[in-house]
Amino acid sequence: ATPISSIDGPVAQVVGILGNFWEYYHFGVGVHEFKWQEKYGAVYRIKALFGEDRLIVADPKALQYIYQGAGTKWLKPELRREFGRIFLGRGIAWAQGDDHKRHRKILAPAFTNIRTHSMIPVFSDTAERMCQRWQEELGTAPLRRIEVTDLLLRATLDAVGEVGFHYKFNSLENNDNPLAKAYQSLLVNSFGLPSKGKIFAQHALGYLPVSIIQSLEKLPSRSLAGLKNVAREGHTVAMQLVNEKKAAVSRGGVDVNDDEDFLDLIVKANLSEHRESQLSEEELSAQMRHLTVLAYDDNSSLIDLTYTDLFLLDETTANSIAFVLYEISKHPEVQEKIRQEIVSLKMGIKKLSANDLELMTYTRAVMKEGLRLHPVVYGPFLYPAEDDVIPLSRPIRTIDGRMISEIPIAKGQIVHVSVSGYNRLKDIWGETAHEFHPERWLQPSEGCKDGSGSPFGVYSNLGNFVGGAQSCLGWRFAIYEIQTFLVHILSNFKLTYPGDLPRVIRATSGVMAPVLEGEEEKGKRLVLQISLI
Ligand code: HEM
Repeated sequence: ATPISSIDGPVAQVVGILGNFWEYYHFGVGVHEFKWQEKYGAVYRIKALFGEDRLIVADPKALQYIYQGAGTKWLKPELRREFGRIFLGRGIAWAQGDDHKRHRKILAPAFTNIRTHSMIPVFSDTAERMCQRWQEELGTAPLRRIEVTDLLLRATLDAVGEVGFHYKFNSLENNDNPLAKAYQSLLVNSFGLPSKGKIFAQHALGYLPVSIIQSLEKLPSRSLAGLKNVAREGHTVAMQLVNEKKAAVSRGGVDVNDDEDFLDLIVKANLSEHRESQLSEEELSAQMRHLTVLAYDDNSSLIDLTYTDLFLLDETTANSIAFVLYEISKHPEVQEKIRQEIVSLKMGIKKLSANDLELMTYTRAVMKEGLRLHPVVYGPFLYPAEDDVIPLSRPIRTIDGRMISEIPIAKGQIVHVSVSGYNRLKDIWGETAHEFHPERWLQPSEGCKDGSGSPFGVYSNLGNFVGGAQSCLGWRFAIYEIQTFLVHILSNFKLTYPGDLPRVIRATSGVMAPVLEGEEEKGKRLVLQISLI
C-alpha cells in the first residue's frame, strides 16, 4: 500500500513539530475536529508530531471493518499497551493476537451471564448513598452549587467493586481502604487542557522503542510512583480475592444460583478450560484490576507517560454520567418528563429492576442522546499489522481530484478512530447531529435520525462502546449503571446549569472529562445547582 499523503486534510495552525496535534488535543474534543469533518468528510488526514501523517476516520463502514480485525489484524500501538501493563498488568487491555482471543473467550461469558437482577440493587444503593452525600452538601439551603465529578467517580468505583467481586471500597464514605486511597490519590490529579510541552511529551514517547519505554518506567517519577502504588495495592487485593475464590469454587462452595459476581464467573470459566488455554493467576488478577481502574491522566511530568487513550472503567462511566447530567441541567422540561416515568414505576425506585429500566423509554432516549453527544472514549487509535484496504460507505475526493471508495493503507500506519466525529455524522444522525434531541430515539425523522442502518456500534449504533472483536465488554453494565444513577438523582433533585458559569469544555484527557472554560487549570469539574424536589 502507498502512503496516505493523497488524502486531503487541514494545514497545521502552528509551525513546528506538533503538527495538527496542537489543534486536536489542546482545545478540547471536537473543537477543530468538527470543522474538519464538515470540510473534508468522514475521513481525512492530519499531521502528528514530526510531520507524520495520521488518518482520522469516522466513516461507519470503515470503523466496522477496522474493529472486526481488532486484536489480530488491527493492533494497539505499543505505548498504549505498555501503559496498560504498568497500571493493570497483563490483562485484556494489554493482550494482543491469540492472547487477546484467550482473554476475551474467558471474560466475555462473565459479562453475558452476570445476573442483572443482582446488579441493579447495587447501583441503586450506591446512587442513593451518593445522593445522600449531595443532600449533606445542600444542608438546609434551598439550593446550592456543587461539584459533582468527585463523588460520581467514588460511586462508580464502589459499584464496580461490589458487582465485580463483592468488594466494598466504601470510597463514597471515604474509609481507609488502601486500594481506594491509592486510587483517590490518582483521581485528585487534575485534567486541564494539555500544553504544547505535554502534547509533545505524551506523543513523542510513541516514537521510542518499547525497550526504552520500559527503562523509563524505572526512573523516579512522582506520577509514575502513584501509578505503581495503585498497581501494587490492586495486585495485593486482587490476588487475595482470586485465591479465596478459587478455593471456594474447588470446594464447590459457590452457589451457582446465588448472586455470582464477575470473579465467580471468570474463575469458573477458567477452571473449565483446557489447561493450555487457562488464564494464570497473574492474568486473573490483571482482569480484576481492569475491572476496577479506568483511565488516568495527570498534568505533571513523566506520566505525561500516560497515554491519551489508556482507559479503564470507573472513569468512563462516571464521566459519561457527568456529561448526561450536564445536558439535562440545561433542559428542565427533559427532567420533568423523566420524573413522570419515575412516578409511573409500579414498584417505585426502591425496587428498580432491569425490566423497569428498559421500559423507561424516554429516560433511555435521554441517556442515549447524552452518550451520543459526549462519547468519553473519543478517539482510540490502532494500526494494521499488514498492508490493508479500508472500505468506505461514502467516497472521498483525494488531493489530486480522484473519487475513492476504499483506502489502501500501509502496515503500521496509525489510524485515529473518531468516535466523537462518528457520533455526529450528518449522514447517520441528520442535520441536527450536533444538537441534543432525545426525541430522535423515539420518533426519528429525516433531519433528526437515530443511527439505524449504520453497521457500527454494539449499542444502538453509538460509537461509544465501539464494535467487533475488541468492543467494550462492559457496555450493558455501564448502561444499567448510568440509567440507575439518572433515575435516583432526578427523583431526589432538580438540576440547573448556572447561567453565570463558564461553558464546559471537553478536555482531551485519557478519558474525555469536563472542565470549565477559563478555569482549565482547576482540572476536571462540573458544577451544577441542585435543589430538592
Ligand atoms: C460508559 C462507560 C464505558 C465506555 C464508554 C467504554 C468504552 C470502551 C471502549 C471504546 C472499548 C474498546 C477500546 C479499544 O478497542 O480501543 C472498551 C473495552 C473494554 N471495556 Fe469498556 N467502556 C465503558 C465501561 C466499561 C465497564 C463498566 C466495563 C466493565 C465492567 C468495561 C469493560 C471493558 C473491557 C473488559 C474492555 C476490553 C475488551 C477487549 O479488549 O476485548 N467497560 N470499552
